Amino acid sequence: MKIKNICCIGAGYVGGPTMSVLAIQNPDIKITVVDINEERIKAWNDKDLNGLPIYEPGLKEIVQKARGQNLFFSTDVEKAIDEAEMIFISVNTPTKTYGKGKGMAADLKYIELCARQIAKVATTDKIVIEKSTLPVRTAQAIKNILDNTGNGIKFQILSNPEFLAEGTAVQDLLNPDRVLIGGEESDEGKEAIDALVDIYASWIPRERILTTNVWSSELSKLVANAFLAQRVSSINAISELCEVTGADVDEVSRAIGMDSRIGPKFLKASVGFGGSCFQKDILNLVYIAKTYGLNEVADYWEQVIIMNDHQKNRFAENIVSTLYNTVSGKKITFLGWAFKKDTNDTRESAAIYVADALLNEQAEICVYDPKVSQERIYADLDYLNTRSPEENRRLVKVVKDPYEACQEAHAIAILTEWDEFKEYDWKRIFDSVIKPAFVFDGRKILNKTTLNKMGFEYYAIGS
Ligand SMILES: NC(=O)c1ccc[n+]([C@@H]2O[C@H](COP(=O)([O-])OP(=O)(O)OC[C@H]3O[C@@H](n4cnc5c(N)ncnc54)[C@H](O)[C@@H]3O)[C@@H](O)[C@H]2O)c1
Ligand SMILES: O=c1ccn([C@@H]2O[C@H](COP(=O)(O)OP(=O)(O)O[C@H]3O[C@H](CO)[C@@H](O)[C@H](O)[C@H]3O)[C@@H](O)[C@H]2O)c(=O)[nH]1
Repeated sequence: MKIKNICCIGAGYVGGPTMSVLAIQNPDIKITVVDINEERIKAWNDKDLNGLPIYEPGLKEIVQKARGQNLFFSTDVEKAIDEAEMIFISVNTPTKTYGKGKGMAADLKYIELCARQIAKVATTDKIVIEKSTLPVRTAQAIKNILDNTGNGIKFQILSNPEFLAEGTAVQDLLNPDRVLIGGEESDEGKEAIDALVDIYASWIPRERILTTNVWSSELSKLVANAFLAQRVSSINAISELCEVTGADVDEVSRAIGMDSRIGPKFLKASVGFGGSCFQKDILNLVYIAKTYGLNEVADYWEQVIIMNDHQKNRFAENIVSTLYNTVSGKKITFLGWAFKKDTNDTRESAAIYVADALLNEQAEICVYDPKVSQERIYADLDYLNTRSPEENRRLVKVVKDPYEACQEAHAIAILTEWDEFKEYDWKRIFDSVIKPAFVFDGRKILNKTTLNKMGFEYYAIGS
């Protein structure tokens, strides 16, 4: 089966970049990315491309090449569904904030809405693809909705989870470790799998395209994120031990990472992992295990989150205790707000929680981040509901110049590992801050010896 027309529902961090790369690699396929968020679609259609809704290195160039050729962004969801032979569902699946499973389970209301809309609109057979991260066995629910329309249309459901990481999305999409496709074991299922394999095979070697049953594919996505986050929590647990014993966590990471069975990646100690996926997906895994009565399995994975919360808290506590047990009325400068470098995404960023803890101690925070807007920072703090929006705006200032941000600061905290932070004129910063000059490096990116020589009191996670 040769696919000519694809629709992707959800023009977010996954839908946008994924479909852009799919489009440049498959110029013969028309791809329409749709969203109910008009502002987002308008931004994807921004003429000079500087207003694209997400920042990813290399994305602008790809959108420029494909948009208007075979890649389109639109709010006309129904038309795009009707025209497509293949529909990717790439909508958000956040943690539930209400009812059964509140704070743990994935909220599938957007997924169900998509399924119902496809069922309502479709007039021809479709392959429906789960691109969003979903609890294992969600395909069954989607199938039930689609198969009960009574209009005789046939649907095949595939699971094709996305493994891109933000900040490297384009590279990850162009050169993925693997692509995972789960489908039904029937003839129709195999035909649908083959159709999707063909699309990826236009740029990815076949041996990296893995096909499994639907449940393995759905579960593997949650498990991959759980394993990755577990490594970060493991090294973060060790970072605390390093701080009290005189060991250095980077040296420990290097020493263990050279064991080929352990491997060197994802062993960088930090102020805690953030991002929209790790916490949400582990909580989801924990919830699923609990649902099946597997309490030991649930407890085991929950510890990854507990450790991560501890890491954020202790970073904030260390700032307070080092600044003579009070930060009340003191200016603390945050370098970085994004959850990692090279992205403007701040979802679940450690910076939000560290800021909240310091604001509870009446600190005054000044933030500089090269890609995150002032509105985003205030929205993140307001969302916590810890204090009034007016109070957040009174206590937190956002500036566009790092040197201005650091001026007259009682302490500087590094929350994101942006490369530019390493290049700053730290002597100039030293001269402009209140003494003693404290730096709390939550990413361990600066050189302790150099900073000490300048006169800074430098504290880094894990040393
Ligand atoms: N962000 C990542 O790096 C990443 C990586 C891999 C997988 N995932 C998973 O992919 C999914 C999407 O994540 P995201 O970060 O792109 O989310 P996002 O919030 O950036 O984008 C989702 C988009 O879907 C739209 N939407 C919701 N319901 C809709 C509907 N009924 N019709 C049309 N549009 C609708 C929203 O308006 C939003 O723009 C999630 O399940 C996530 O776990 C995310
Ligand atoms: O050694 C490390 C590696 C990462 N992190 C932190 O962990 C978080 C997540 O980083 P990363 O995984 O690189 O970014 P994400 O965009 O969240 O990507 C993860 O989540 C995506 C969404 O499911 C998956 O697709 C990706 O494969 C998976 O890496 C960030 O706060 C990082 O700073 C560390 O602290 N130390």
